[in-house]
Amino acid sequence: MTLKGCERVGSSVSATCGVEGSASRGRSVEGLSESIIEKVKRHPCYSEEAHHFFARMHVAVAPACNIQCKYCNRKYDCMNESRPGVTSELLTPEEATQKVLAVGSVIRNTTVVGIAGPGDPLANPRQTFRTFELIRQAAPDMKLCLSTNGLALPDHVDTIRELGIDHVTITINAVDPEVGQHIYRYVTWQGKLLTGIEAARLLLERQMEGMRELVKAGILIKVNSVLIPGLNDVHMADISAEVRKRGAFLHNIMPLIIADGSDFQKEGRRAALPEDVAAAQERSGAGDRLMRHCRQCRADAVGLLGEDLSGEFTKEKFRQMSAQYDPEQRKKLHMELDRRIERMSAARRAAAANLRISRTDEFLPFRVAVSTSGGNKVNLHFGHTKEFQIYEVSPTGLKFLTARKVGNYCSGIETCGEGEGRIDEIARMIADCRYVLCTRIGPGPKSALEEMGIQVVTGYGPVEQELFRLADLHAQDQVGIEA
Ligand SMILES: C[S@@+](CC[C@H](N)C(=O)[O-])C[C@H]1O[C@@H](n2cnc3c(N)ncnc32)[C@H](O)[C@@H]1O
Ligand code: SF4
Ligand code: SF4
Repeated sequence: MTLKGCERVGSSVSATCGVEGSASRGRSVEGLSESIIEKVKRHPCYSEEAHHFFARMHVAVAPACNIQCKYCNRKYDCMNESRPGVTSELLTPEEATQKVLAVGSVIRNTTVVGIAGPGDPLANPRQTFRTFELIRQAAPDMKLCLSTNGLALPDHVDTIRELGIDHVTITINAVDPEVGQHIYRYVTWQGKLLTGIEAARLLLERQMEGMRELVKAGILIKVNSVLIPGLNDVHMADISAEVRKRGAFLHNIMPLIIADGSDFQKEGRRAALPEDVAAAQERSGAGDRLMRHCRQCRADAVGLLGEDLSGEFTKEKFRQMSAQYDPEQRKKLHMELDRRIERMSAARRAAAANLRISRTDEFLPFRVAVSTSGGNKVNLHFGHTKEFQIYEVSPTGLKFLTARKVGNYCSGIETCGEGEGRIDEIARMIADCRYVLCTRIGPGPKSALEEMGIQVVTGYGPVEQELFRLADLHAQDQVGIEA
């Protein structure tokens, strides 16, 4: 088994995950109550800082759905495709528990088990809650998380609370049924099939009722909204304001992916581009309550956000593993990672203050696309990069903006694998960046990027350290002649 990254059994945390000297601003836990800090500090989706170190896994136990979103197609399965709704195999609750023990023994920094489909967890309540029940018994240190469209939510809040599921994500794409009616083909409700504005209105009512009950129960809510150009893009600020007003802790604006065979593909809609997401995030007014690092994971995702180890834990493989799930060992590692995050945050604050003092106004903000496989390091060859982490360097410090996947979506077997090396696609995804920071790059892609006004800087090591080195080269106009 080839397991890369920083927190695997047998690998040294300090040798591979250095963050000392880092200086960036992430969504910080400052200003939150102790109980919320406890809930979010090791949850990679709720804390930008945690996501460099702590992993999550999804168990695909929920195939059915009670609505049909026009962007969703769960029929298509490809190991190379990484988008929501995709899974290679369904699990029973017992198999899911066995998989959690296998993953939690090997990837000990896995702290969260989520159910996010491939359909809707609450349209499959028996499988979903049985799975959580078994995991709660077998691996009590795992945080439990689920992701739902919200239609059935009000019926299950008590069970969610009783099982200790502290995190619920609701997908809300409209807070106005006039908009929602164009997003959902149908909603099934009490044996009836509703369409149009009636379907959108019912879904919205149930989502709002579910939110109200979750807030009362003290459960943290994240709202996902799929950004659909020409449909709900101008509506996104209203969604954001409304869900935050009603108690959502985070708002995650996710770009529409055109899934093969989906209604939106047939309608000829286009995917949301990075600039669409950036504009919607800007207009949302959500500030620190925006989730910027979502990777739109598969329903069977495993590993750090952005790395996909699902193929290493197929049914065939995890059934043969003899899991050594050791909560004490795991706890030791988690506490070590907590300390690393604390040191990283302190270093980020200190370095941001330094930048403020040492830079002048001519030091304009610029963006950098960083090649990384996770662990907060520049550690990838440009050609092997499946996602770039986008940072902004400005006189006030370093800011993680978002992560952008490249060459990772496919629309059929015939195009499978062609994603690699598609320089035009990559350049389009990072067109707003002035620099690419990677370990190495071939001469062809380098000059293609340069022709498009994107300069390449090579380096290796902690992201913040390398960004500061780049900031110095930039300030001295030395990029291109660095060693
Ligand atoms: C597959 S769903 C599973 C959970 C649940 N059924 C729901 O919709 O919230 C997980 C997330 O992926 C999103 N999603 C599904 N297909 C998508 C697509 N083609 N583009 C962008 N987001 C998508 C959903 O809206 C949801 O937020
Ligand atoms: S609710 Fe989730 S699973 Fe159901 S159709 Fe929509 S995105 Fe797909
Ligand atoms: S889809 Fe987004 S929120 Fe869900 S596990 Fe992946 S990164 Fe976290």
